[in-house]
Amino acid sequence: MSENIIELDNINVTFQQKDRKIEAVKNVSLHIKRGDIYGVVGYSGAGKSTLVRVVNLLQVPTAGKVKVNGDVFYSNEAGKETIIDNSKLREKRRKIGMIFQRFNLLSEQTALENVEFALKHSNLKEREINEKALNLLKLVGLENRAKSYPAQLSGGEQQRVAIARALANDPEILISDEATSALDPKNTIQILNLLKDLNTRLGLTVILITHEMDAVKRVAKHVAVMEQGQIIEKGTLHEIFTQPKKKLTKEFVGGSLEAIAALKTYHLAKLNENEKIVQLIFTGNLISEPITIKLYKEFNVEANIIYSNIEVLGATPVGTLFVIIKGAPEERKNAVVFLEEKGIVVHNVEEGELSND
Ligand SMILES: Nc1ncnc2c1ncn2[C@@H]1O[C@H](COP(=O)(O)OP(=O)(O)OP(=O)(O)O)[C@@H](O)[C@H]1O
Repeated sequence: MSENIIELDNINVTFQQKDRKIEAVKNVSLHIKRGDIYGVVGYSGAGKSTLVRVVNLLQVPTAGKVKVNGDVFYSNEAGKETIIDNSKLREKRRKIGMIFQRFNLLSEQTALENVEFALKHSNLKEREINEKALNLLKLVGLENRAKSYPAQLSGGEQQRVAIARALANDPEILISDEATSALDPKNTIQILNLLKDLNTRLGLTVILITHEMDAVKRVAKHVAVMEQGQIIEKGTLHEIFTQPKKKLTKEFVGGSLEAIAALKTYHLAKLNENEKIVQLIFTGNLISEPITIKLYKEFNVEANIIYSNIEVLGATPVGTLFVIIKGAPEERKNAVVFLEEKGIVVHNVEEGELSND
């Protein structure tokens, strides 16, 4: 197991507005391993941006502990507040790049100059700065657009320049705050693929803040779901997608949740004595197995599929089936054991869970 590059413990952020107190982040703990791509999802106002701004102390928390790359940036526990000194923080912040929904490029400067700008305060000579900036543009696939101004570039290209600029000081962490939210689907995919590529090639740890589960599904390895300032659920991408527990998570993951609930209600009401509804979750290779035929031939259990769906998580296909299985109780039990032994997650669909809480 690699070590944690980010440790946020019991973080609170409270804003005081006139006579109103806004608790933007409430007692959040989040540990992120080096080399991870950690997706933080939630609707607007959930506290995602405030939480990630705590990582580089752009937002100083009200309470909790912030540790990045082994350095305690901030701690306020049991009434004792400690904060990293400013010059050290400035130096440490260079190792944390950020990209945003708005690309924030300097409009009067070319793509190359925008990247060079981030190296102004480095110890490099002018020629080295130029060389490094060119290499960074190459890394993001924009070597041919070095002399273009932001207005001459597409949204996706401008975000690439912003990424090259964010990488200028060789950061170990890249925070992407809704970086693909203003892009069309094609550019979104290209930028997400670029982030994944940088994660693999440079070992960059990426925090992906987004309200789009599709973005998370494509690249994240871990996911936290935020609602009203709290992390309500977290886990691996696979866990969050295949076994979401909270209603909001199911909403993000499921899409057609209401349709599924209606479908289950409809079928549950019509079940005969020897019938049950089960949800089967398959991963990877298992998807191509002729499961229903095997259940019938080997266990005398009929399987009638009432809903099926395939998602691609990262590069792995994950299938979900809702199936009515029909057979004597003992045979159904054996069939379920067989499925579980194959690595299929089997979940009994019962009356009580239809509210999707
Ligand atoms: N500087 C501030 N002063 C007062 N309230 C703030 C401040 N920054 C954020 N908030 C409030 O804190 C809450 C969380 O905001 P935050 O921007 O972190 O949410 P978010 O999940 O990132 O949503 P969005 O994607 O819309 O930015 C909101 O209610 C917001 O209005």
